[in-house]
Amino acid sequence: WVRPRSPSPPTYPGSLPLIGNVHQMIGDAVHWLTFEKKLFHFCLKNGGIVKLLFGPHQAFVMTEPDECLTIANTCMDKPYFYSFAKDCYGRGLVTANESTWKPHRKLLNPAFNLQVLNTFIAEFNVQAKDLVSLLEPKVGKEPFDVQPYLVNMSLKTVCRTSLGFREKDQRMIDTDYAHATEALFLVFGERIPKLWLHLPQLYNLSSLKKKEDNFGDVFFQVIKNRRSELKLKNNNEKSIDTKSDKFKPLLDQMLELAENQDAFSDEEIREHLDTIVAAAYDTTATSVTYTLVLIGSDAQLQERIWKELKSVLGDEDRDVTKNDLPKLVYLEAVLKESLRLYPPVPFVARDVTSDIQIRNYKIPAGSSCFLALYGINRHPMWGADAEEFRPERWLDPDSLPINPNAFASFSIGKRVCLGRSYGMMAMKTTLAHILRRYRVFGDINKVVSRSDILMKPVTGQHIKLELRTRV
Ligand code: HEM
Repeated sequence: WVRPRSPSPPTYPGSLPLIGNVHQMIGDAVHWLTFEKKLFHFCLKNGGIVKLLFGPHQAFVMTEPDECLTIANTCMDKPYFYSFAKDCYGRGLVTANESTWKPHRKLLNPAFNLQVLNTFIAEFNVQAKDLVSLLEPKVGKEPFDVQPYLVNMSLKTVCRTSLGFREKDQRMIDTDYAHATEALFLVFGERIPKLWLHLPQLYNLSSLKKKEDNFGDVFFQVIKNRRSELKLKNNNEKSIDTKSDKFKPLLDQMLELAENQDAFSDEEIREHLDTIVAAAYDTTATSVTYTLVLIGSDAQLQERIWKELKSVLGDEDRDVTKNDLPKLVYLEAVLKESLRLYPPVPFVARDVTSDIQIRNYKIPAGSSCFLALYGINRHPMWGADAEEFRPERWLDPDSLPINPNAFASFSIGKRVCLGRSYGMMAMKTTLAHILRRYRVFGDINKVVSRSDILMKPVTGQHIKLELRTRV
């Protein structure tokens, strides 16, 4: 029973004295996601704000889009546990405090405008075609786990567009970087519910810290090499063509800003690049994995995509162009619906630095807010079929919620994902190449998901491929 109009929102059931809800969160990554989903559904059913207790620390879980927007734009800083990732990502946009974030976001926004992104499409095509070739040996064979292929491809793509990496540099980044990032995310995810490990003194003695250090070594080696490479590049390329509309990786754009406007230090550039690479590759790989399994679960839907691909791209095996992408309307609807139900980032969190009034509730300074993107995406404003995968809803604006923040997979407010258009373009290009060449078979009902900060399928979520006969 939940008391209405309480001065404090209802507390998530099961809270114990001193430890609060912490005991409910401890477990592996599958358990952690199950807990999150239960929490978000409880929040949706109980008025849209629920209090969660991490020992004495109060966190307010929220699923009302407008209230989430208020918090997102009023409380710009992230809570202290984002600082667990600060050794690696420092003042990168995801972890930066408002004072750094604001000027840096302003400087980086133009690096993600449509004109720049259009110059990346050739690279999206190169990587997608490589992937299609790599998948060839799997055709007609037993089901296999497609996610490592997608992780590898997304990582290559974002390294190329961010760092300008060529083949020879790529080898190290493929394996070491991806493993180190994944391991670090697992460490952060495991540390969050273990309250005692929030104390640096105890954390430094823990086995988790040893794990972080092991993978951290790989990570820092990659960073070290890259920093010297970066310095070399800086020395060699004193005059950069600022007017060129040719492919120009993000690193070059940041070097320009550093040189012309004294905008970033080397260390800041390193932190931004690491943040962007980490923010980009696993999210897009995960979304394409879910989308392929969803498409593989519905033969009719897959045929509709195939027909659209044929009518937009024709029968020849050509690249996807910037003009094709907006025409792939149904593919985009499928991708968005997949992102709605399976958002790779299920929630974002904010630090509350002064008291805020939400309805009749006081959200006190010193607490945190968890904006439940997963919950917002399944809000009743999506209709009675909010829990169903129905891409058609995206084709009819009247069947979509009026509230523009009801689709929250890329977060909401001023700190919305910087790479959302990049991600959509890259994912659509990848899916177009795969689905043009192969028929995919999967079963979304068999997918078990986990949360290691990102929500993703546990390994071994398999798809099967069949070669399409060209018409
Ligand atoms: C399916 C793909 C993606 C999803 C679902 C996604 C989702 C998100 C979300 C939810 C946030 C907010 C994180 C937070 O506040 O804690 C975020 C932030 C961010 N994302 Fe993405 N992202 C995706 C792809 C990308 C790509 C491809 C890039 C870059 C190429 C990127 C770069 C960033 C950056 C830099 C931020 C920090 C923004 C800021 O605070 O100013 N993301 N993303």
